[in-house]
Amino acid sequence: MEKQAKIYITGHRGLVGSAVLRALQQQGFHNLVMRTSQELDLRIQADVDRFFEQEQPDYVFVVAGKVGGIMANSTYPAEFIYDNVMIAANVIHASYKCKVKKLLFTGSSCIYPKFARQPIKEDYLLDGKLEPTNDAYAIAKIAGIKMCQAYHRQYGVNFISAMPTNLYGINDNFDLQSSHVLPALIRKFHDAKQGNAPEVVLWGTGRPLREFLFVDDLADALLFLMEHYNDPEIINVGVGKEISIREVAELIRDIVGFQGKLVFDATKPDGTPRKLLDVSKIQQLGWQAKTPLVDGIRKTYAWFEATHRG
Ligand SMILES: NC(=O)C1=CN([C@@H]2O[C@H](COP(=O)(O)OP(=O)(O)OC[C@H]3O[C@@H](n4cnc5c(N)ncnc54)[C@H](OP(=O)(O)O)[C@@H]3O)[C@@H](O)[C@H]2O)C=CC1
Ligand SMILES: C[C@H]1O[C@H](OP(=O)(O)OP(=O)(O)OC[C@H]2O[C@@H](n3cnc4c(=O)[nH]c(N)nc43)[C@H](O)[C@@H]2O)[C@@H](O)[C@@H](O)C1=O
Repeated sequence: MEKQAKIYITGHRGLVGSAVLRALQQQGFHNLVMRTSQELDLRIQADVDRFFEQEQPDYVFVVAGKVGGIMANSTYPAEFIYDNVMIAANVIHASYKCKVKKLLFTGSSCIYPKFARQPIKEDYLLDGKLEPTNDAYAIAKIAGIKMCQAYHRQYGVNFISAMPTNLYGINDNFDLQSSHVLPALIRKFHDAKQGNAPEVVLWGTGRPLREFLFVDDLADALLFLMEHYNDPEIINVGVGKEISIREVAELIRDIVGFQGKLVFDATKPDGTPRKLLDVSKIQQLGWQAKTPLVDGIRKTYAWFEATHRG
């Protein structure tokens, strides 16, 4: 990407979009285009088309989306499929019509089958049934991937797709009903410590395994892929290491300094038992995650404490 190129970051206020914005600014990109969802609802095709005709961006990061943890995904599947299908379809199609030089679409590790072989290679996509708690969201993300590939095949455009693992970091969603596990646990342990609660209740059995990537590392990877990856085949972005929910809970408990008990509510869903990405493809290109989990959690908790007082 040329330093003066016009770059459109969708969802720039979210966890990923705000990290992409920070990374672009740090690297000296200055011709950046952004809109909040109030200013431009990406589900409305006519508005998206008008915006692209006016702005004519050179590069597009498709990171906007309807996003949430296991409970939000399983409670609101209609919103997850509708919003994400519409956003992907409108932004990808408008980018094709306006001759965008390159587009990067973000999927997720939950697009892979529930019982995929581990670690999960990119070509295991559509090898088996999806995890029911997030199948609606996964299908929308798979539609986005397939659109990028179809538009490449038919029109020759350079539209690529990255599959990040579970993310966390600055600007995450800490709402206990809709968040992912890591921010949820930061809030639960923090509130319990403040209120001298004897225990914290976690969902599921604590046995599922997850891989966690610090969002600034993801942003670094997305910029790296914009610069160095031109293949319509999907590419995984992760750390290549997994940890159980119980272990990550203990780590967060210690960082926050909560001294009470952990209780697991097994009536709540575990979701997929394991989803460890095989990251050899991106590593062979020369990219690797930098932030150890403990450092990333410390930074995220410091940010949470500074921004969620009272
Ligand atoms: N968080 C995670 O663990 C993972 C996320 N991903 C993917 O990364 C991407 C970003 O996720 P994340 O940053 O966590 O999500 P957030 O919820 O933090 O941010 C989503 C952003 O999308 C924007 N948005 C949502 N709906 C619309 C709409 N209808 N029109 C315009 N903008 C909209 C929001 O804009 P506004 O703030 O203006 O309302 C918001 O800034 C998603 O595509 C997600 O699928 C993939 C793997 C894991
Ligand atoms: C990124 C990914 O994120 C989602 O998948 P997920 O990884 O299952 O989501 P999660 O982070 O919410 O949970 C991870 C694990 O943690 C357990 N857990 C314990 N206690 C809490 C808790 O308090 N909150 C939450 N949310 N989970 C908890 C929870 O029961 C589960 O076993 C997708 O829907 C999907 O769309 C997607 O792309």
